[in-house]
Amino acid sequence: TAEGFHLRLLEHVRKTVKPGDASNMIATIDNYCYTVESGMNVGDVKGKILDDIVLETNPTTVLELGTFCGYSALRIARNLPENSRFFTVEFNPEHAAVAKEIIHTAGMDDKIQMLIGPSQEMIPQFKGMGVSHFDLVFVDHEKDLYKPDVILLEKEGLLKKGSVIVADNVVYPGSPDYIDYVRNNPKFKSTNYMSELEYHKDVVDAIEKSIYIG
Ligand SMILES: O=c1[nH]cnc2c(O)cc(-c3ccc(F)cc3)c(-c3ccc(F)cc3)c12
Ligand SMILES: [Mg+2]
Repeated sequence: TAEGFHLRLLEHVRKTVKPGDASNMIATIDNYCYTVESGMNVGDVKGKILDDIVLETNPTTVLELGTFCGYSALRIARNLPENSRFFTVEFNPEHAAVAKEIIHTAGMDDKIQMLIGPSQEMIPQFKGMGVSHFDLVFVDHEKDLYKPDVILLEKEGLLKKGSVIVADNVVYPGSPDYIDYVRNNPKFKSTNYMSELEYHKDVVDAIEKSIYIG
């Protein structure tokens, strides 16, 4: 993904989007990524798989690791019940600034709480913020952090029986240590959803859903 994608996307969004409409924002970002340049958003094809898992789980407390421009945050927030709490963590301040504006323009400020900082430092703070556990976690940040962050979530007591972990990019670029960990761990029941890399029909990728059974 090219340097500065997030700034060029924001410029395009400012010129074209209909404010206050999350679905229009999602479609605008996908259109830009198909027609101008692709970014590392989960995209519309894997996004539909994510939507289905969120709707099936009906979570009230959700965590996303890896906000980037806010695309998947909008997809998730759009499908959450009224009284839910949704936190998204981004370590890159430039990406976070773009995500904040995109989320604000889409009218979803009151549904999404963004935290800026490294996931390893943010995760231990949730208990102190009144979060007992997460019903659903979307892991979509740095592939080398998937395994340590899920281990940390369990250590912090933030997973409970039935908690669902959804991981992007388990084929491309891939997170082999994470896949090995969840699939060989009796505490998780994992399912693989084969798909394609966002905006690249010709490249295989997949989403992994892992249910924590404790
Ligand atoms: O980093 C990512 N985080 C979360 N999701 C990602 C995603 O869905 C896709 C990609 C990706 C896109 C195009 C490509 F050719 C290679 C990889 C990346 C990524 C990984 C390492 C990189 F160096 C740069 C982009 C990420
Ligand atoms: Mg991804």
